[in-house]
Amino acid sequence: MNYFVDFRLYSRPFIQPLQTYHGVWKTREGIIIRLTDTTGKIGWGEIAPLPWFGSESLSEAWLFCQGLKGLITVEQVKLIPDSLPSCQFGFESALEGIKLGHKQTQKTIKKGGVYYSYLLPTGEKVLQEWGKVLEKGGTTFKWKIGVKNIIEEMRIFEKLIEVLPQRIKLRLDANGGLNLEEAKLWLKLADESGIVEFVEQPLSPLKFDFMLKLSQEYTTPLALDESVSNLIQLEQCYQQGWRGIVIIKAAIAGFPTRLRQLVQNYSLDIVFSSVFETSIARNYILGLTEELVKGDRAMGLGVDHWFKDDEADFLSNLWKNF
Ligand SMILES: O=C(O)CCC(=O)c1ccccc1C(=O)O
Ligand SMILES: [Mg+2]
Repeated sequence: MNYFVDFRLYSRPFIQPLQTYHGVWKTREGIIIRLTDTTGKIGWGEIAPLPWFGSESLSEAWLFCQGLKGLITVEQVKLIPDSLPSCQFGFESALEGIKLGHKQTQKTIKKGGVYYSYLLPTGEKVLQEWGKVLEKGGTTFKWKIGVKNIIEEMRIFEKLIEVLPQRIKLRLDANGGLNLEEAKLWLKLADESGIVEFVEQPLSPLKFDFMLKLSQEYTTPLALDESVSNLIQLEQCYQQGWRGIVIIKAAIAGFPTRLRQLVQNYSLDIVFSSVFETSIARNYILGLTEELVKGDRAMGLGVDHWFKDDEADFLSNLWKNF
């Protein structure tokens, strides 16, 4: 069966640029796709690439969509190459949407029992702004490290943990930006603080063996992120002996069907994480959370406070465009 393909570009500026070890990011751009079957049933999908994390670029995704000339079959979706993981996610989730009906287009879907981790601003700003983020109601915060000088970052960290409420857990995300010495210093400090839930991707993905070793030497767990940015890498890390936490950015990881198989076959300890996708992809990811996440780890989906626009307004404008 052929599905009609319609797609639109979107662009959403952040209130303040996201600063990570990889650089400065100002605007989330992506593609919303709409599939319609021959009976008129509709499925929505989202392609939200993150090229600096290893996915295809927006223009590669756009060219793929254009190349379809308005039509796609299930077989064609299954054949989307591994070089286009965000397209694999967008199209397969849209097909599933058609099967499930219109549920996915609702603005918010109440999902029971999912905890959120909220992303704090990078650097010194965190000290003025954590209070606002606390009002969002999360149990967990995440703060970027590996951006500035380590001494300065550790000083900010110590101030932060002095003021945070006891119940809040903190994740430290280095985006692969530490060297081995710095990673050890951070892990030591994390162990002493007793507040750090995990340190995310301290070293570059090229230093996998060192991360495996570090994960055995400290109490604070490590989580892989850049090392497992797609499902092929995720499988490789598992084969190489990783049994710790893995961050899954589902929107750029590849086919959700393959993700389900991996997580279930290997009983992975996963944390779903946002790539600043809209609620089209996020609602789908919340569904995956309910299906695949055991236990009460917070999901890294608390990022709506990063956008300038109101998501409801943004989406209703977008609908007018289709
Ligand atoms: O995972 C989270 O808690 C929030 C999302 C996040 O940190 C992130 C968002 C976009 C790109 C990269 C990252 C990251 O985890 O490094
Ligand atoms: Mg990360």
